[in-house]
Amino acid sequence: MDTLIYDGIIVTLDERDTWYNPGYVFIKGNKIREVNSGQPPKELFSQAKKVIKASNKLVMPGLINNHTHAAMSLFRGLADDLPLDKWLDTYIFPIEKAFVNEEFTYWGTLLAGWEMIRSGTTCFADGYFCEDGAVKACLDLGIRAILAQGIIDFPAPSVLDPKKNILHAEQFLKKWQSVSELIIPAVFAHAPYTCSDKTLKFAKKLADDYQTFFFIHVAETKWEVEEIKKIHGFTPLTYLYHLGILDQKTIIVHANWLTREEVNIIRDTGVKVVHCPESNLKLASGLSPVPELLDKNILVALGTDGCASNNNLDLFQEMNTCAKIHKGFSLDPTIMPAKTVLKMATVYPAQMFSLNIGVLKKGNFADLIIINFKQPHLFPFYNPYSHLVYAVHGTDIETVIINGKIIMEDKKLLGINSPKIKTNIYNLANKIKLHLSPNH
Ligand SMILES: CSC[C@H]1O[C@@H](n2cnc3c(O)ncnc32)[C@H](O)[C@@H]1O
Ligand SMILES: [Zn+2]
Repeated sequence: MDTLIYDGIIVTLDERDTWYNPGYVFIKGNKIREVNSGQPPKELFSQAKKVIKASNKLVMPGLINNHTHAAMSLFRGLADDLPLDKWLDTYIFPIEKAFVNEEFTYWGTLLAGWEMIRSGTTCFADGYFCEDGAVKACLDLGIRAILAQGIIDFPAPSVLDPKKNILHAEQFLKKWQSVSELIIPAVFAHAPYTCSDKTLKFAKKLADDYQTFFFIHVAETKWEVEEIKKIHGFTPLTYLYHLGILDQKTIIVHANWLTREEVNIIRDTGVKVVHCPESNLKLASGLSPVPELLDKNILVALGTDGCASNNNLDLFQEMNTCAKIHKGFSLDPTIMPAKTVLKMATVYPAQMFSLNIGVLKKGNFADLIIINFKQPHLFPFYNPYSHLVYAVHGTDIETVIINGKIIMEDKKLLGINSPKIKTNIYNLANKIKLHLSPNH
């Protein structure tokens, strides 16, 4: 469907950071055909099947959530106020063992996708078990996603024999590699402390064989650094470097505890980094040296992490936290300006995944969002970047378009059966509640 959006504040995030007020966007099929200032020429009104008047609204590229475990939305609020090791070992791994299967991942990802779309996310990168369920949920929602099958060296949901984890991931890649232009299947090795060197090398080779992305949680906590040093004689990132698995298609998540040499390794190997400030704050894991990474031209993108450690998937909130935490930590208010943080959720991830999204320009896929700016907390309006990072809430998003298709209009998700999703989520949550001890 061809769509014309006009009379809005248009934030393009192009190379020159152009924004128009007023301006218009014309979408033809699944791509952006024209972005310009002023009012559109008359013929665009007659060409468009759908016309959206965006007065007092801001139009921008959809946000990209670069790290989550979508299905963990079903574990939201189940284990709070704990350090990572206790959180994983005492609560998360056991509950995953008891409950995660393809059906769980399907409903959990539907719930997460619903939350993400409502708060302006049009693409996300996921790592979890039984990812077939995640693919099916994303196809049902119409959301763009990089979906990575999890690999870990102990019995995991649907892969009870860890010797079969690589084979299982390969079946996943084979099944989904060219099924939809919205889905990129990928590989997620859990961490250096849960995967052997052999598993890590095989997992990376598998990703390479299928020319896809290899994700891994790295250097998240001080404990991990000490543990890997004790076992392998290197700090985590250096250890991965010696395994030969760091390159441009490797995406490291967290990267909180890095030495100066490791920052140089990241730069020299072309590795990309995902920063998850809210999860890192909540688990008290540490803080990635993002300003230093960006100074070295390393691509850094923003992620929420899963709902059991965040506990939401609102990237507007994540941007706000990201901009402030680095200022507070460095005692420098000029660090991490709003525009840079916004690019960590749009332009940089698009580059990271070589996707033609993240910028409103001719030829890019039409993934965009419309935000209602006629609200007390957004008056007055001087600077779009300031509002988008420091004032907008995820709940302000009105309309979401992905791949040229209207997915949400006036805050209503089209094409999903929300009562059916709610019933299934309640049923699963009730089973989880029964499983937890009474004094949990
Ligand atoms: C193969 S990835 C899925 C696996 O990762 C677990 N997980 C979720 N968040 C974190 C985190 O911040 N650090 C380490 N592991 C994490 C999740 O529960 C799954 O078991
Ligand atoms: Zn994670």
